[in-house]
Amino acid sequence: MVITLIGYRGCGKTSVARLLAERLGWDWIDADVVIEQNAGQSIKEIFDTEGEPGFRQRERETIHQLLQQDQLILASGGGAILNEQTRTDMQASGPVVWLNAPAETLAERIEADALSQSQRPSLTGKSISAEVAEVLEQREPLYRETATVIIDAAASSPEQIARKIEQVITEQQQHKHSEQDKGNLS
Ligand SMILES: Nc1ncnc2c1ncn2[C@@H]1O[C@H](COP(=O)(O)OP(=O)(O)OP(=O)(O)O)[C@@H](O)[C@H]1O
Ligand SMILES: O=C(O)C1=C[C@@H](O)[C@@H](O)[C@H](O)C1
Ligand SMILES: [Mg+2]
Repeated sequence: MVITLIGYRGCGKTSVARLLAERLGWDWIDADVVIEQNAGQSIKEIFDTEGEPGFRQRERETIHQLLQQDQLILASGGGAILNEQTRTDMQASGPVVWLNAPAETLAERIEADALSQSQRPSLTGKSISAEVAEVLEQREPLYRETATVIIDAAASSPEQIARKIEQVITEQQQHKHSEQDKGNLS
C-alpha cells in the first residue's frame, strides 16, 4: 500500500510525508526529487528544455513506478493530479490524502520559501498570489475527486496533521475490514 499526499505547492506534502512515515515506520519519497534525479536536471531546467508536456510525461511515468512500492508515503507534485491515469493509479494503490489550504495561506508559504521559488517554474507568468488563486480554482475539483481523505492543512502543525491522517486512515482500514468480514459471513 502507498499513501499518496496531494495538494497545491506549499500545502505541506513534504513536511507531512516525513512525519507520517516516521509515525508508521514506513519510507517516504518526494516525486519531484525523483523526477529531477532521473532527468539529471532541475524541474525548472526540464520545463525550459522540454516544456510542461515533457515534465508531465516524466511525472506520470515516475509516479506510476513509485506506486509499485509498498509501505511508502508518496509526496506528489502539485500538478500530478492533472493526469487521469495518475489519478486512477494513486487511488488503486491506497489512500489519497489532499492537504487542503486556502489560496492566501499557500501564497504566503510559497513567497516565504526562497528555494522553492528559485527551483519551481511559474505556470502562468503572473504574480504568486494571482497564480495560486487562478490555478487552485482550476485544480480544486480534481484534488477533491482524487482524494479519499481531505485534511485541513492550514489550521494545525505538520505534526498534528500527520497524527490526524494516521487516525483517519486507521479508522477507514478498520471499517473496510469489518465490512469484508460481514461479506465473508453472509
Ligand atoms: N501545517 C503547516 N503550518 C505552517 N507551515 C507549514 C505547514 N506545513 C508546511 N508548512 C511550511 O510551508 C512551506 C511549504 O511546506 P512543504 O515544502 O512541506 O510543502 P509542499 O507541499 O511539499 O510544497 P512543494 O509542492 O513546493 O514541494 C515550508 O516552509 C513549511 O515549513
Ligand atoms: O503545481 C505544479 O504544477 C507543480 C508543482 C511542483 O510540485 C512541481 O511538480 C512543478 O513545479 C509543477
Ligand atoms: Mg514538497
